[in-house]
Amino acid sequence: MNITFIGGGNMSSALIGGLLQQGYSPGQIRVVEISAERREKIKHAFKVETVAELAKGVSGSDVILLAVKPQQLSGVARELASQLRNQLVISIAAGIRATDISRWMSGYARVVRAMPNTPALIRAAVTGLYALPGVSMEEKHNAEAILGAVGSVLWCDREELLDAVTAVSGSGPAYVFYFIEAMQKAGQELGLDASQARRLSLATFLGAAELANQSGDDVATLRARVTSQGGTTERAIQTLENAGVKHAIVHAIHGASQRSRELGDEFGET
Ligand SMILES: NC(=O)C1=CN([C@@H]2O[C@H](COP(=O)(O)OP(=O)(O)OC[C@H]3O[C@@H](n4cnc5c(N)ncnc54)[C@H](O)[C@@H]3O)[C@@H](O)[C@H]2O)C=CC1
Ligand SMILES: O=C(O)[C@@H]1CCC=N1
Repeated sequence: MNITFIGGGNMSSALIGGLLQQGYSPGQIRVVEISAERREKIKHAFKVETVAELAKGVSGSDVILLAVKPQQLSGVARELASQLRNQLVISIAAGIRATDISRWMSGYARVVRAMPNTPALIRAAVTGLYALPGVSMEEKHNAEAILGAVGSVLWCDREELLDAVTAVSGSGPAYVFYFIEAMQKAGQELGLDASQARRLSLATFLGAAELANQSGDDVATLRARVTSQGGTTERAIQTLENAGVKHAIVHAIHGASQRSRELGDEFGET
């Protein structure tokens, strides 16, 4: 399968890095990128072909992966319309609805909307997928194979759910990094050096996430087991509760989902 990425930014780099680690060859991947500086960076990092012109980039490719900003997508999709020869089109743009992308490409039906996340770089992404009704089973398998090469995938049967996926897991790594930043800061304030604070914070995140993943118990139960009555965890959790941190996190994720819908409204037509 030959894949052309349109847009060679952060997310394309994460996906290309993951695909190459998975065994794809650089010869199967091409990148259309308008910035000469980005083209050089991509070529240098991954040894894949990079081009400036869309038509040249998509010729001979089986899958076109749209990875430009939501604001840039309609222009790209309209330009792409005349270049389509049965390729599968996958968009990873936040918010932009597959129905709008199809409309911009003169009703082209082979469109999958995907929402991966940056752990794709180490093949630990999770990606939500939604396919327009015109996408065949085989094309769905191809979309799964590409996004599945960089982690796990989850199909959604309604497009609105992609806004929830975007808010929870698309943006999610940033929430986790934010929490880790806070843990590291506290650790250093308490006298650990930067490397000790980093190691303890990261190992705790990895260990707790893996425990939750492997355990048959829900996370509230696992949390209760850490929280001894009258102990240290109880004091910390009480402080978080008093400060409304859980409420703020829930509110923040609702906000991200709302923003995803707004992007669809602002830059789409439905
Ligand atoms: N960064 C993230 O964690 C995630 C991002 N996304 C989505 O992925 C898309 C890309 O995001 P990033 O990679 O973070 O953005 P980015 O800004 O790093 O990359 C976009 C790239 O597209 C290029 N570009 C713009 N117009 C172009 C055109 N007409 N033809 C070819 N290239 C063009 C830009 O020069 C830039 O290098 C966005 O739509 C975003 O919503 C999806 C999941 C996660
Ligand atoms: O912040 C954004 O809009 C993109 C989509 C999900 C992660 N980054």
